Amino acid sequence: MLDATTQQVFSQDLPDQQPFCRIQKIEVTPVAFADPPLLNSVGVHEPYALRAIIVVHTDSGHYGLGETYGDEVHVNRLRRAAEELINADPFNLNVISRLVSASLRQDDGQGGHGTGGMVTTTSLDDRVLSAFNVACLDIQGKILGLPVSTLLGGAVREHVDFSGYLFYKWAAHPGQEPDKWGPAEDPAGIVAQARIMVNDYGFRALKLKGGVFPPDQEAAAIEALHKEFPDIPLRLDPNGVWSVPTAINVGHRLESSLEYLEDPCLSIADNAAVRAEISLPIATNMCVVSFADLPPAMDAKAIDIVLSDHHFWGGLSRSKLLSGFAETFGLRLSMHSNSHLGISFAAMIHLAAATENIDYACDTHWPWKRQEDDVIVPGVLSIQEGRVKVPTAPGLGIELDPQALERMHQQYLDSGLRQRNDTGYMQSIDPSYELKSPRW
Ligand SMILES: O=C([O-])C(=O)C[C@H](O)[C@@H](O)C(=O)[O-]
Ligand SMILES: [Mg+2]
Repeated sequence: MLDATTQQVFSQDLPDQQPFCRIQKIEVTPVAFADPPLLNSVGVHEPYALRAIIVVHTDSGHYGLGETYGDEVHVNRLRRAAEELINADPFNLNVISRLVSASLRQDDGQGGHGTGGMVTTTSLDDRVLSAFNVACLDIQGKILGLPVSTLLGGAVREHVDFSGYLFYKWAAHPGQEPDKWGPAEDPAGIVAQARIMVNDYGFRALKLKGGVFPPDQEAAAIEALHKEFPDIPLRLDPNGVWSVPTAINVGHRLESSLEYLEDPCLSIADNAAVRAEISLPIATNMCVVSFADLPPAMDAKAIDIVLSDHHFWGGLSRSKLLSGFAETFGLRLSMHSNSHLGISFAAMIHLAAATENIDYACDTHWPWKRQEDDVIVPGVLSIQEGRVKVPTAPGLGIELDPQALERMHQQYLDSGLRQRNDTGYMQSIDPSYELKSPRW
């Protein structure tokens, strides 16, 4: 509780301010939603993706929404943090941040990343803080009658551009009916998938999730996409499973067909070695995933672009700090996405709307989820012509559908899944599958 904990957490007294409202109750609910068999460098997506939904209630009768990873270890951390936040002022984001950190003091920091083993060195405090930061901003916006983008400094764009996120995939999960996307296990399959993305959503940038097949085949897929969509900027992301020589070879081969190459190698040093040899910009959401990674990456001249992600950069307020760093040190910003629902999508849209230098089309998994799988009232967020109109209603501009939340929590209970494990799922289908880094 704030008053008791404050004594331990703060070295000096808080200013004597009467808050407009206080946090009265926080619900943390894990949910699951159907996910296709999307292939990546660590295995394959399981039939359900997990998320945690945060609903923060105030004594003024308002509520705010946050969404984050649904791994059980993470959910337990969220619940511990939630206990600390009772009575806190949702307008004092600095205190919210300190209280979340205080709740994690005894934590060993292991597990609960929710990213299938792909991004594991993010800041624990920032990862747990994020959803609470978003929920508090949602509350502030609702009370003030202002959209979150205004609270973040003001929207500089009316629409946010997104990229069509292409995945190698199977036709179906074992034992299930094929989904509408069909299989994509070669360049022709990827081009067919891209046609659906471009026709249905109008995307004007495309990203291919690589690291699945030998690099020559993935380079051929990019060349096939470039031929089919000569005016659409393309990105390739093998999630760090290439060696330096492989990355340099592919980088040379794709110099004229890619907009940027994402995480060709895993470490800052290896990406720096690649960047020294190729002219393509290198983007990352793997070797720079917290503020502590920025100085060494800049020293090594390893990267040109950071894929921001408010889920692991401490929420929307700290993502604005990242934007200031990028502006100061000449980095560009794009945006990373995991499988997500509408609350995360709204938060991503407000952040990108209010951040001048997030000027690449952002990643989103949005098209991969079924429309009926969400916890918000539908209709506000939709991708048309590759972009989403920024909500202008107060807060995040979305509303919780409590029945949908209940249904999706039941889906979580029934799924039996308690942590994301792409590798384990792949090995249950192909026992010879091994994790390798680098793989090629
Ligand atoms: O590096 C990236 O862009 C990602 O990690 C995005 C997603 O996590 C994606 O690869 C996934 O979920 O398989
Ligand atoms: Mg990436």
